Amino acid sequence: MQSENKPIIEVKNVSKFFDDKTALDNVNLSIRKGEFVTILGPSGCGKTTLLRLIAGFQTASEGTILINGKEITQTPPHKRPVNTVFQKYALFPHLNVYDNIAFGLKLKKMPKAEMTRKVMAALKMVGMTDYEYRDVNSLSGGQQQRVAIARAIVNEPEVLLLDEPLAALDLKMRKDMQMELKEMHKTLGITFVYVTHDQEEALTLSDTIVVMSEGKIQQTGTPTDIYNEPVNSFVADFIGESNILNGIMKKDRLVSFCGKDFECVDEGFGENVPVDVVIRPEDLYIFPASDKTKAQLRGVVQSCIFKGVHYEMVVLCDGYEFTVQDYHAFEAGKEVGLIVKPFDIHIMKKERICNAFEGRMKDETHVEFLGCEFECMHADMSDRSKDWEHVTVNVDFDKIELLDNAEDGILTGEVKFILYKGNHYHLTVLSDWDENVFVDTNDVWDDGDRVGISIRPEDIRVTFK
Ligand SMILES: Nc1ncnc2c1ncn2[C@@H]1O[C@H](COP(=O)(O)OP(=O)(O)OP(=O)(O)O)[C@@H](O)[C@H]1O
Repeated sequence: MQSENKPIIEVKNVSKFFDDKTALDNVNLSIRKGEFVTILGPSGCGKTTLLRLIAGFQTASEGTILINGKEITQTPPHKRPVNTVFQKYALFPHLNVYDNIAFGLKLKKMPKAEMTRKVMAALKMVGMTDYEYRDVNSLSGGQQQRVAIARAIVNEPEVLLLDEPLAALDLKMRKDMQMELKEMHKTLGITFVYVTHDQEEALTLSDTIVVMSEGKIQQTGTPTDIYNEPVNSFVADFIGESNILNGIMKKDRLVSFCGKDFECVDEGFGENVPVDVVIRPEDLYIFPASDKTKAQLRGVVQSCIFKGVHYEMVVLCDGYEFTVQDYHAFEAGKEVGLIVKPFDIHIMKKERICNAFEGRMKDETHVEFLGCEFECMHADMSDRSKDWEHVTVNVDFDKIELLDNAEDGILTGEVKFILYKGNHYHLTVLSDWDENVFVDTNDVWDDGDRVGISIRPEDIRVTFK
């Protein structure tokens, strides 16, 4: 389906707050007519909220939403040219398939013959011809979801909003339905806005993927763009498996990681600048160490599992683990060489190189930040020209201590996101003060773990604005 260039939905500077929780933070998005757009992100990132604002089930706290160039921020759902399919089928259990689909048309008092024609056409579209008199309770999950889709498209909306419509189905059914949805999108020619946390589903279905995290859009682009050119390590990690390592951009087209220099194609980062290096597992060429080919990295295979089409191996090279995919198996214990081509090394600007918090000095040895008072190294506060009420507190990622027993910390938080960087984990911990604390550690934590957070006085660096 070729999308026309005209935007059908425009989301402008939209934020949504629930009390002091920010579900959407200044979101801007333009969706073209006929496009299949997928909003992708981890649980709690705000995707459903964004869809509900477009549907009209909730209103934006700030910003505007336009459909067909008309502001509809305050328009009720039934007056918008959109229909929604939810994860839970939400069919009326006491009505049969026909009556479920015809429900909206009956409300509009549509003549019977026209209504029957439309319901039958919708049933045909979802591959359920001959099911019109079936009791919906006798249908499988997949069939119920087809009926729910038929009920949405029978109203001929300009936009179909789909909120994880396949999440409750088993894998086989999900794959079949994905193909059917893509066909339906082609045939109907209308705009689909699809919400999912499943990256494979997003890559398979979409013309455009919108990657979200923590209420913000991280990247918008075609599946190939997002896969090949992720803008940051979050997107790289979320879209498919990646090797993500700390590196130093030595100069244009030369990056160092894993203790070695590699040619790459990126320019303009400056000299000796810390960067994130991303290499897809399928872009690492693996061969026996005995080969004559000159290896860039040498290592030992730690594990090898069959993934259906290819093998996935973890190779340990100089203390760094690399995930490698290949059609040939290299068994655990085997010595191997690795090569990566310059254009397969993706360089990403680091969003930050240490934690930075706003704080204020309480006295010469105490500073307040993250909602708590921390002991710090002695500061001479006799200089009255300095603003002791507004200081910046820097703490290196590896100087934040996480504790199993949340009560043992100065403050507490929850592990939100874990990035493996080859030889350590980079964690995002959301403190109970609702600020992110970034932590480098070798300890293994899980998403959702409650942790105590502690920082030693000598690791707290206070600077003045
Ligand atoms: N009605 C509400 N009241 C309070 N907080 C809410 C409400 N709805 C959503 N939130 C919060 O807003 C944030 C975003 O929620 P949202 O449901 O949009 O996320 P999501 O990405 O769709 O996640 P999931 O995939 O788990 O549904 C979450 O932190 C959630 O707890």
